[in-house]
Amino acid sequence: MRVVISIGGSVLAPDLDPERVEGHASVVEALAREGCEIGAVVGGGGVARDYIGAARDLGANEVQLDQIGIDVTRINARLLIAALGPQVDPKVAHDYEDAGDAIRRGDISVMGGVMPGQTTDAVAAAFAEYVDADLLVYATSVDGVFSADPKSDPDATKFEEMAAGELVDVIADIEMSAGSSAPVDLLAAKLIERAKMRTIVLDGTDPKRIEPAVLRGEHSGTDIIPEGGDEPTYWAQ
Ligand SMILES: Nc1ncnc2c1ncn2[C@@H]1O[C@H](COP(=O)(O)OP(=O)(O)OP(=O)(O)O)[C@@H](O)[C@H]1O
Ligand SMILES: O=c1ccn([C@@H]2O[C@H](COP(=O)(O)O)[C@@H](O)[C@H]2O)c(=O)[nH]1
Repeated sequence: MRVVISIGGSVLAPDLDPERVEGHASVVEALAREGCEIGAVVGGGGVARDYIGAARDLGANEVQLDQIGIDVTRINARLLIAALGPQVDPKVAHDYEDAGDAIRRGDISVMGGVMPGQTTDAVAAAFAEYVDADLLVYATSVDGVFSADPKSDPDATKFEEMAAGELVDVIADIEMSAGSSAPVDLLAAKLIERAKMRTIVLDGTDPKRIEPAVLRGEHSGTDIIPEGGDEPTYWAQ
């Protein structure tokens, strides 16, 4: 089974805690031991937002702000690489071909951002499509996709499952400026829809939640059901 895991920066590195990063690396390694081929994409989190906020006050434009965000995602990717064992490609992959080559060699490949105008959510979706992944997992700071932002709307309800087209509709109005927050960004949602990619959005603050989701489909987040895609198959069955 080939799986791409998107690890939000707010989940991997809300602060610089080596034990937390080690926890995420352990889950990735455990999945690799189960025989999964893994691509990981790491976000920028609060540190990226702090830099973006400061540079915005200094007058940087949105593309310059995105470039700052990309730099932070790549630093976070280096943190994850530092915690992974010898099976990881030590380079942060800057494009899908390099990342795909590493996976085909049997390495775990880690990416951060690649280009302005999107977030690492879109990187993960494109990476998953490029390597024909069986599953794409978003380990984010919220336990799934809600009808509205649960941080600002107490009446927001969680989708246990939804079609990729519904995901596009729910997040269409979320702003796309550098450093914005969304469980999955709009471009990622469109790529998931196009690729008919089986996708899970879950709370990754405890990385142990990722392993049962990948191996057995057990999680409390949101399943994005591909329209016209294959039935899900689980590695452990
Ligand atoms: N409809 C929605 N459903 C769920 N979460 C939403 C929704 N709309 C906005 N959000 C916000 O999206 C946030 C999740 O994305 P966020 O970008 O903060 O974290 P991440 O995925 O860990 O990535 P990173 O921190 O690297 O940007 C949540 O904190 C939540 O407040
Ligand atoms: O391909 C990419 C990835 C990221 N960015 C910019 O970085 C920040 C932080 O990334 P997150 O995935 O949200 O953690 C993002 O808001 C963008 O501003 C990018 O431009 N391109």
